[in-house]
Amino acid sequence: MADDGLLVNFDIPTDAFTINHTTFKGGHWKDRLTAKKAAAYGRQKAAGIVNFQASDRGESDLRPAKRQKQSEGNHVASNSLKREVISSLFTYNPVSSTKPVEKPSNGEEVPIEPSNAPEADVLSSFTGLGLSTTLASHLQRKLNIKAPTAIQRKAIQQLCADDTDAFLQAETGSGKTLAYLLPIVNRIMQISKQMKAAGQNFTRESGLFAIILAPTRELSKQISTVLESLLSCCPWVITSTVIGGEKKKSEKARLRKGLNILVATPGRLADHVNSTDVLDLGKVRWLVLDEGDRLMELGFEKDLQRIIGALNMRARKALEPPIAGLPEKRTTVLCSATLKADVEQLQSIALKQPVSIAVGADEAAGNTDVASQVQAFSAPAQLRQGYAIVPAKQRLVTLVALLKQTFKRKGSVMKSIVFIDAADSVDFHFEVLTRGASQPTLSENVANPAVNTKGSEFRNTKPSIPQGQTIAESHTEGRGTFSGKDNEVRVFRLHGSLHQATRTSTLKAFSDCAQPAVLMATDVFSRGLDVPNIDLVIEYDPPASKDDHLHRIGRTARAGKDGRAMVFLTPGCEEGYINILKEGRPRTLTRHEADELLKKGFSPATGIVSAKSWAEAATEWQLDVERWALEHPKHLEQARRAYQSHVRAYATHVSAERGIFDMQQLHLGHLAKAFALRDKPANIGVPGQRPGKSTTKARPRAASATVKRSRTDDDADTGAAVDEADAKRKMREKMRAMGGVSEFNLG
Ligand SMILES: Nc1ncnc2c1ncn2[C@@H]1O[C@H](COP(=O)(O)OP(=O)(O)OP(=O)(O)O)[C@@H](O)[C@H]1O
Repeated sequence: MADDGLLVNFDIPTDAFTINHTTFKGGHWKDRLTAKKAAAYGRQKAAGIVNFQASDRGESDLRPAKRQKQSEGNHVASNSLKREVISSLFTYNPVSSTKPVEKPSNGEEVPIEPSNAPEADVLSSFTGLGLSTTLASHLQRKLNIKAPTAIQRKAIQQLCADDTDAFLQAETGSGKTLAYLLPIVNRIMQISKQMKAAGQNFTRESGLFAIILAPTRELSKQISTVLESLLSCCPWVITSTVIGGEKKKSEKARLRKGLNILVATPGRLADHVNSTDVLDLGKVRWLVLDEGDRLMELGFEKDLQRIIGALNMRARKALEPPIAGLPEKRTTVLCSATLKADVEQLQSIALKQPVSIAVGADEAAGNTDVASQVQAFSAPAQLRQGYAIVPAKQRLVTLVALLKQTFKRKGSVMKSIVFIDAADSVDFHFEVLTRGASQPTLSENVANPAVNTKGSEFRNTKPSIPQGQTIAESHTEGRGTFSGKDNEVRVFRLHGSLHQATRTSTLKAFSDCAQPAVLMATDVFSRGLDVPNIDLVIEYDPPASKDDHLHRIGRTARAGKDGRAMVFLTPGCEEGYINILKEGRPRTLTRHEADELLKKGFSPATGIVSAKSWAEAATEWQLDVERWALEHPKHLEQARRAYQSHVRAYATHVSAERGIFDMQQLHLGHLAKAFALRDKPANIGVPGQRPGKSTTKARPRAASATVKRSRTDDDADTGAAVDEADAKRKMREKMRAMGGVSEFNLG
């Protein structure tokens, strides 16, 4: 620790560094001598000194020694001649403005009835709802799906019998995909039967009958996989995808061969509508807009208009010869867990007098009005929510403490997702959490899936990089440095700036990983993705909107399973977010303090044998990361980029929440420490941008935002509506404001 000039674990009077000679009393003589020497050294070097107590002292004892003024010439980075700031994790942190109102947990968890589980009622068998016995028994035998969920019961009944447009809204993880796919497959199977009865042959060339649109390629692929598993009971019905990421020529070839159900991203389909003559939309009778509100947020409105316009135009032409059993009109279904903001706009583009098929609190109360029903949404009841009040400086170290604690015991938690607001920041945190550990490459894992499940067997052979990938890109998996003693944890990273092949294989590797794993990801993976065994969602950066919050935490507690979620908030105005969390009416909302998490994560029992206290261990870990960043220019640059991207992203919270996530209240100096930076905020430049992108992605604003960035399927990362210039301006203002008195302008 000498190189940091820090003195830890000594009880030093608060004025120890403001007088010339300090008398140290009590304790062992050796400790007194070391403290004396260190104090003298500290005076000479004018170092930042931490005043930690033994771990058994109370929180109030942890108050800081007076911060030492830093004199010129000290903490000078040898290469840049810029002044370094080494601040303590435990000093000058703002104090929480809210009092815990929730009862402290006594450790016992009361069971909560899941709200998105399949119904136990025997009456709600699939055949009773209108599905054919072939499809129902296929569900039971091959897919192990025995009873429908509430939304499936309602949707199957409605969509099997009627051709009215519909809003489909239910909690995350409630089985909405099957809720719209099952009636469509059932009806297409009926058409094939009726065609046969009428002497017609049902083939892949009979026509394209259904289109499902989803905002991202990952989600489209997932839907396509579920659809394929359903269609294995009627292999004559053919499905395919057009989602980009491959040559348009091969997509065209597939369209030319003929297919009956198409899963697509809007941008790519709109492209084919314009340029692919063989794409015949005249027989399309079902159109599903999955994550409909997200499609609008991402700026796909024009693409949707083009697709729907083409569908309307071609539907007017009479079919020659007519197809037996084909409905007269098209049914459009709009589906999401949150259909609030864009519902009217979407309705005007896509739907005619829709019915609402919803499952939620208001629906249960008998509210049948479409407009008000679509505003009612909440998280699954069994999802245990929480928030952690963490000062900006302690964010990184608290995240690690939480992960250490979470994965301390084998089998307690299988998988976790950590949501981070910008691609650069995901990259940086991935490096921090896997630093020093051997880094198997994705290509190795993909090439040898058997190895993937046994972390200890990863070999360091020369990777074969998939075409179009850089070596840096292929490195998306590593061993978590926070792994438990007997519980190795794999860490993955994902964001929209990665090459598509990397995104696909990393998601698959995370999904298939049989050992505990953490995925660090941007919001591109918050919608719709269904990865088994996610037990914990950590919103390390708060979401850009409350809708995003519901989708993020909805990656856990799916189909009746348990799950936990925690959002990090800094003390001060961000605590206003607690009220927003309460709006979702969570059954449990537990408050956590940073000290409590640090204590659990960094107590000596977690394997840091040399540590005398959790505070010392936490400080050692933090300083180690800071040194690591300083010693490696690549990582330092990464940290700086991550920091700036985070600040930019912070400016893009929806306008209704900007009072809570207030740029003016953001302490840039403290924040820098959470990115392992010792620079003064004003000195943190961005040395070059992400190759191939003008800037790191920031998050989307609400649909009501006036500035929208048009997006393509290739670029569907964290959303549209990024007012980059506005964010930069705010940051500059903030930097200027920070030029006054601050912890980092001393000396
Ligand atoms: N009837 C059922 N019985 C058991 N499991 C089911 C049933 N229906 C769906 N599931 C499972 O529930 C999980 C969640 O389904 P799905 O992804 O369709 O949820 P969703 O409502 O679309 O969620 P989101 O809003 O997050 O997109 C999937 O793993 C699916 O296989």
